[in-house]
Amino acid sequence: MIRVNDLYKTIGQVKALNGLSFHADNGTITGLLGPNGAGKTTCLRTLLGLLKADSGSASIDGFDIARQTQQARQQIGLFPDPFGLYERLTPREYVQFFAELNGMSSQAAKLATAQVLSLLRMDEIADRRCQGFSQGQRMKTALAQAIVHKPTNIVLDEPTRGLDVMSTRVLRELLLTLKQQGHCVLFSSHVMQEVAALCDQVVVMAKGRVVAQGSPAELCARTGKNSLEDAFITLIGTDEGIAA
Ligand SMILES: Nc1ncnc2c1ncn2[C@@H]1O[C@H](COP(=O)(O)OP(=O)(O)OP(=O)(O)O)[C@@H](O)[C@H]1O
Repeated sequence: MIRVNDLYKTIGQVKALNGLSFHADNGTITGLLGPNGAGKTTCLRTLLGLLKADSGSASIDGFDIARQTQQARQQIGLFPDPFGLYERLTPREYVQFFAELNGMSSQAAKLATAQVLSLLRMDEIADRRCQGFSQGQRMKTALAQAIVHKPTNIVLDEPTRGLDVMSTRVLRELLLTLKQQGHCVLFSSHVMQEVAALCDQVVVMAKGRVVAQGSPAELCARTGKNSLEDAFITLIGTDEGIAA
């Protein structure tokens, strides 16, 4: 479970976070939806302990990010950019390496790697170098790395950016599986279709704060609109910076 409570962060002249509060629960996919510059990435970077908020607090499974950074980080799996995989490693080597980085013993990491590769149906490609992998294969490898240490919470920053239709579908299925297993999945996006198709909860952000939080149906009902896109535009008052 992720809780964000009244976060403020000024970067240069910009109030990137301006009193941001929301929560993302276990067994739920939560989408952070907002136009360009809304503060989505800043929020995720703060949750990972990479940025320090000026004030406010955030916690992961009850661990405060600022005061218990290490414990909080251990509860999070970060989905890396699938285009940045280390090409010369096989998925098995890559995933095991990250499992050990997350504090697992070599033996435990080996076992957990075999399990996650099997869960993601990667056995056929597990021992091939990542070089030459398709986008879908890269994505599975990236996701295996994010979940190998079984974090309760998985955070993804615009996960479908640059992915083709097939890869996007693979990712969707994987996220739904994680949700069914009780994980808390939080991802940022400004792609309306993806959020409407996947999310149980949507946190609509603009100018560093939450404008509304609810299920896509609740947001439509609240604004009297038939689509999430129309609801979103009504909520933020502009269609600037969104993608269909
Ligand atoms: N390192 C930085 N230096 C200067 N300004 C920054 C920096 N990081 C973020 N900002 C500013 O903070 C605001 C929020 O940026 P952020 O990247 O969090 O938005 P976002 O919602 O992720 O946007 P996008 O959808 O375009 O990726 C923007 O106005 C951005 O220009």
